[in-house]
Amino acid sequence: MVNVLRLTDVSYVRDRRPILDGINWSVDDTERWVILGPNGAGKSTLLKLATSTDHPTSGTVEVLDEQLGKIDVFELRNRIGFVSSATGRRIPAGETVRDLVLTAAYSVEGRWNEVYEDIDVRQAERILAEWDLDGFADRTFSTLSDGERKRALIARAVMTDPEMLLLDEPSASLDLGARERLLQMLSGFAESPASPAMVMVTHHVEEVPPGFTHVLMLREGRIQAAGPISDTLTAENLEATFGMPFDLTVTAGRFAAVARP
Ligand SMILES: Nc1ncnc2c1ncn2[C@@H]1O[C@H](COP(=O)(O)OP(=O)(O)OP(=O)(O)O)[C@@H](O)[C@H]1O
Repeated sequence: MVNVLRLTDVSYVRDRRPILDGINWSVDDTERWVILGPNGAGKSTLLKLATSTDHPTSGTVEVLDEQLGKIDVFELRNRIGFVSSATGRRIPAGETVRDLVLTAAYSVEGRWNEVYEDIDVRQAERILAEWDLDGFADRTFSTLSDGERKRALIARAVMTDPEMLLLDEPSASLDLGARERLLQMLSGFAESPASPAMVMVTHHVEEVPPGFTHVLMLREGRIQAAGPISDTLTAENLEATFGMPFDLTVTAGRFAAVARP
């Protein structure tokens, strides 16, 4: 087991308001974490620290064994796969899905005059097939549905064999079928021992893919509970996190929560 992320006594303060407070959390390479919490809990801020796009106000953040503030974050970011709603907005309109995935090998968005090695082209084709995108390879990114776009962005993120894959609400805005399809693919990816450590932010227990191993529950910038999903994702912890009582059920590894009358 190799530690990929460690936050020690982390706080993040803006406008004198603690957005994250007293965070102690670590992730190793065999773990797949879900970060669950209500709007404004600090989930995306936590991912910003994990992707090294921001620094804590106090405490230490170690990413892939490097301490933020002491290393070249640009080099570090090449070792991290990250997908958020903002990622898709940076893709040039005419970019084909094949090039979207392939250009990750050069860390660029938008194909120019780069010459790609056969090994990169084969890797891109393999990943397109893995994420069920081979039929879309020649389509431009802008013509894809939201569900297809999410899969394409994840395919791009895994193209460089990242050591950690971070996903900020990957199933937000997807219809039921597209969501279920994406969750099945994330589940398969999470279950593979060859996959990197994963951290996925969501608002909904229904979106926890089987194969994810741990959950961190966040409320108002503080950790309410963190640990293996089997012991930690409970009705009591959901109530503490979302501030209302729920009936929680688990069917074939999938969770569902309904407010208690
Ligand atoms: N740079 C900043 N300056 C001021 N406030 C900020 C800043 N960044 C985040 N916040 C505030 O911190 C809180 C947490 O934001 P964050 O986006 O991390 O929450 P979240 O849990 O991801 O929310 P959501 O589920 O709605 O996306 C919010 O109230 C947000 O307005």
